[in-house]
Amino acid sequence: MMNNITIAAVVPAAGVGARMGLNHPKQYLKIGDKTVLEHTLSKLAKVPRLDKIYVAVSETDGYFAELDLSALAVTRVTGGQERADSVLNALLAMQNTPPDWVLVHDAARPLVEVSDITNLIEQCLTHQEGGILASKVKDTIKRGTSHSEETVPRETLWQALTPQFFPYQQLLTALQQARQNKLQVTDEASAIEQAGQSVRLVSGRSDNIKITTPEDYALASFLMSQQSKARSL
Ligand SMILES: Nc1ccn([C@@H]2O[C@H](COP(=O)(O)OP(=O)(O)OP(=O)(O)O)[C@@H](O)[C@H]2O)c(=O)n1
Ligand SMILES: C[C@](O)(CO)[C@H](O)COP(=O)(O)O
Repeated sequence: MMNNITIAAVVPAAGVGARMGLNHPKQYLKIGDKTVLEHTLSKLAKVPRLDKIYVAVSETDGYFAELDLSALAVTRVTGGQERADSVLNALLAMQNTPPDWVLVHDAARPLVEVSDITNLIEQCLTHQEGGILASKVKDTIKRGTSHSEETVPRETLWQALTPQFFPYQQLLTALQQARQNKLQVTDEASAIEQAGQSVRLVSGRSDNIKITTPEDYALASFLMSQQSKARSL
């Protein structure tokens, strides 16, 4: 039964990358011979169970059309003001041919391991419950300001990653409700929680980093070179 379910991927790639401080979006930074977005799409293309990939791109994006994505069956959709808007736009774009489940993965996370993605899919399908890749917090966590702080117990703290994987209709409804209630959600799981539903945490590699600031780009470039070396062994 589970083998004939359909899964679509959504790649939010419509951000401006303000925290990177460049004059062009970070998803088009090069790592080796490919852009960050191309690396991310090539990882998703290796996931056997993905039937279709939708990429949410800014209306004013002048870079996407220059990419050579002919080998990948990707569909461009228009992104929105916030990440959640970009994801919702992509879900609305597939309403006429809705998948059973949808997997949302940041364009800015090119280091994700395919094995982590397939594990997330299998865990969620086995338990028939949406979930996200997450990594257990490793540092001591503080809450506070520059002049007063307190330590937060970290035993149950996780850092949310992507992909985040949910039944299509469940996620569409949750994001529409979040928008109607003017709730700022920074990931899909937040919207699902706001709708009162549960989310599985599936442990994933902590080097599945989101390229956000210049130091992340330097680290991602090094980690990507290590991944390439490991593949060539
Ligand atoms: N309106 C938006 C904002 C973000 N994203 C995407 O969501 C992912 C994670 O968002 P983030 O790292 O915050 O990217 P930016 O919004 O571009 O970064 P910044 O907040 O520094 O501007 C990125 O792949 C980004 O392209 C999107 O599709 N649509
Ligand atoms: C979705 C996400 O990557 C999970 O950690 C994160 O919430 C994106 O946040 P951003 O502010 O849009 O980068």
